[in-house]
Amino acid sequence: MALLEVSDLTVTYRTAGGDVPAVRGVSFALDAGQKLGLAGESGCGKSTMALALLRLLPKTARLTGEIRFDGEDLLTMSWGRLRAVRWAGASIVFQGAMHSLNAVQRIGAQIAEPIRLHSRAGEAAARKRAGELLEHVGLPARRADAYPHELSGGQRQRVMIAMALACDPKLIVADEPTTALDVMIQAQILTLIESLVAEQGISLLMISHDLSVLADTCDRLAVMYAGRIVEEGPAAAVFGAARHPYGQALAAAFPRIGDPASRRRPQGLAGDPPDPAELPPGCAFHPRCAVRLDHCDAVDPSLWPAGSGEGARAACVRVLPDDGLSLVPAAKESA
Ligand SMILES: Nc1ncnc2c1ncn2[C@@H]1O[C@H](COP(=O)(O)OP(=O)(O)OP(=O)(O)O)[C@@H](O)[C@H]1O
Repeated sequence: MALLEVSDLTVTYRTAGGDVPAVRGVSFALDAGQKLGLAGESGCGKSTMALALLRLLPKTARLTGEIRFDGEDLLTMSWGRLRAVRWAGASIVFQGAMHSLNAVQRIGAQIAEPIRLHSRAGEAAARKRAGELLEHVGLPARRADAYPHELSGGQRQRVMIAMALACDPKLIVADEPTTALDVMIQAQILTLIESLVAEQGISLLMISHDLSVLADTCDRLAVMYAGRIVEEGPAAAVFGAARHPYGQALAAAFPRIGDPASRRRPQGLAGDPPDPAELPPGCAFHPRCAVRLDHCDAVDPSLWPAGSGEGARAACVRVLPDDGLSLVPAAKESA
């Protein structure tokens, strides 16, 4: 059974200017111990997905669909139960540790807090565990006395990882965990995350705009565009032989892990992702697609089997499934 099963999830923000459909019918599953990378440019809905998984979205967000975590539906769960699931079931590592940590509290106390809340450990035991966790992420236990501003960006991100591990979660959601760091530190933090989740059998959902970072760390990749998954499959298949034109553009844009020169718009891809409040008709990618067909502004393809990897899928009328049968796109059209 999958640890996490997301089915037809939609997230719509209600704003003064109207509804913003940030996630539009996303489905995927993550098995215990598996590492899934979620890629896409800024604005494609990745962070909204991450926050939805822990029900951390603002009140203006309306969710439909189902998020089953360890057999329970997170969307219908009571707040009390949800509080128990956060940290102990699933925890999250955000991009900017400086914004996520409390600037006026020593880091040891911050790590100890969820431990005290979730394990009913006493103050001294929680502090001791916080010190152990710091050592586990490569920081001396005495750094527990430091305030966040006394640490480097990489050290702060290690603290965030220690906090995420504090209650032995089954799933860690890491939203751009290394984006703000320089290349050397980025590689160290990725290696740390990789080794910790492997060691403890934790499932990982890692989010990044950089497909190469994800390909290096994750077993499977999903590519998001305009609130939908448009390509999914084993990491090597998606990074090495993406089928969707957007997946191909992302893979071409990030050829080497952490290459700062590669922090740019996907190669050969003009423009930006659409404003979710004003999506183009048909396939949302068609205005930027170099290989679009005449009917791409009328057909919004759903994900269907594509490519050679296990469970590989793509949502493009150009992509034919493995069996070689040519598709009649209209027959696969989704609502
Ligand atoms: N609280 C909100 N109210 C209204 N719209 C929002 C809100 N938060 C995000 N959005 C919109 O939802 C869309 C998806 O945003 P989201 O942050 O999930 O994308 P992303 O792919 O994670 O991008 P980034 O990497 O820049 O965070 C964007 O158009 C964004 O402007």
